[in-house]
Amino acid sequence: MIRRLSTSPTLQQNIDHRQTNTKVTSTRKMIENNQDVGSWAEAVEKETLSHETNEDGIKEEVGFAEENGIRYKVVTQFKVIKKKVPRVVADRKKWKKFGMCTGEPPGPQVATTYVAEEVEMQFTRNRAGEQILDVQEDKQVAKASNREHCRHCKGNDHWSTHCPYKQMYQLDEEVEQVDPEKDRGAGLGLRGDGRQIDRRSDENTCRVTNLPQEMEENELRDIFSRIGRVIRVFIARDKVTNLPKGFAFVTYESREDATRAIAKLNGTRAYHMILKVEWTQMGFLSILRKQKAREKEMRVLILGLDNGGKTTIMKKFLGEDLNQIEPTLGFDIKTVEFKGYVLNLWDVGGQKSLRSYWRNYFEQTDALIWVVDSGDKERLMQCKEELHKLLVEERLAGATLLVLANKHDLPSALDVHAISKLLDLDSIKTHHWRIFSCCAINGEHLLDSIEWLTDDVGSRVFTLE
Ligand SMILES: Nc1nc2c(ncn2[C@@H]2O[C@H](COP(=O)(O)OP(=O)(O)OP(=O)(O)O)[C@@H](O)[C@H]2O)c(=O)[nH]1
Ligand SMILES: [Mg+2]
Repeated sequence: MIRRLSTSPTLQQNIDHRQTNTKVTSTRKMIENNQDVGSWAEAVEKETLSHETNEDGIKEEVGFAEENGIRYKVVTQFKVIKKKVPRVVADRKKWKKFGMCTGEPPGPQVATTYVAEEVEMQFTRNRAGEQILDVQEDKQVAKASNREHCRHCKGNDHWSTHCPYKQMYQLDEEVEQVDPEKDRGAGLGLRGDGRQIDRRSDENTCRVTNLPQEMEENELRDIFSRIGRVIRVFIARDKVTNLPKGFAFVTYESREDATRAIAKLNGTRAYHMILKVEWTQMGFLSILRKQKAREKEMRVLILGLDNGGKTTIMKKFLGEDLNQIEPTLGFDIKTVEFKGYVLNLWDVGGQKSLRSYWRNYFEQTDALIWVVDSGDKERLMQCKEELHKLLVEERLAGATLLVLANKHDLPSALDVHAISKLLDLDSIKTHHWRIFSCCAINGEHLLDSIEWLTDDVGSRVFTLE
């Protein structure tokens, strides 16, 4: 009789390549044997000798075990894989063993070491980690949509590094990073009375080109302040050398002042240069809107507690097989055309440990689909709390909210009114929202709900052109 005790998938680590190490995974079989030890011990000895590592890298070791008076022959199969790990990791193998393993040879031993679970490492999002994740993200996006996906303009036909709009997006980011101290109040984006103004507003902003290298912000501010109240001056500088790039943006409190500045200051002399002052070209938001309007592209984020049915909903919507669904440990993105729009659907894992990563997906979200398991009454309070936490997120402000009360087919499922009440949806005033009950398994109400979502986003975002 053969009983399988465990299988052990590969232990995965994110590693850099420095030193060769050997990693062992094992499949353990216990073979019950009622014959006397002497008779099969000999066979075991032969087996041990004959079981060298074979061509596939499989190695077998044989041992004995006794349980409830029954003796077992234990055959352990190893898959020997050579893997490069950092030196410190390799060095660990040489550490002296202690406790009950004192004196044992280095490396994993069958009797005491049991690698049972696949471990995926999630790095802290420091700057370097962020870059790693961004690259992974880009790759996953490209893989999923079979097209390249740009982080700046969200275009699907090029990488972020080759984005034709990259400079403009970066510029906007730089504008966002104006040092408040340096700008002494004006640059804070505050009016005299302390009210916040829209720092990205292009309306009152002039673009100044042919700027002499010598010109400092104070000097530029002085020149433009002669016309009217300047609330922000930004000289573009090279990130590495910090040298001026030859252009700047000046934002006035009123559009009238900006108009006068263009009329009066365009063509005037500053040092050896003739200044060019004109209306700023498209800023970040306007580029984005135009870009989106042209492509009719929407970014839809699918969130909710784990096991709610997010992945099932996405797969059903895309007409994919529902038999292969597993809990989502990272995210998945799919691009699909629906009613004349290109929907980028982001399905992000809902397990508690993953929820802190949700915020990494908020940027430029047009719609949020919040998936609820209608049968999971115990977790509806948690579900409500998580949803309301999202609704105060600045980066989700204005996003259309579609609540899907999923698993409607379950006999224990609460109806849509009860769920709406328990989630306190009526209190939501900051987002357009609608709740639908649905069943991801048979697709009931899925199309209606996503049609409502696209119509709602469409009427908000694409009416600009
Ligand atoms: N009865 C029923 N079961 C469903 C429905 N939708 C999803 N399920 C089941 O619910 C389980 C979880 O579905 P998933 O799609 O993996 O859930 P998820 O929200 O993506 O979960 P995470 O990825 O862990 O966040 C699966 O077993 C699905 O088959 C539904 O409408 N009815
Ligand atoms: Mg999932």
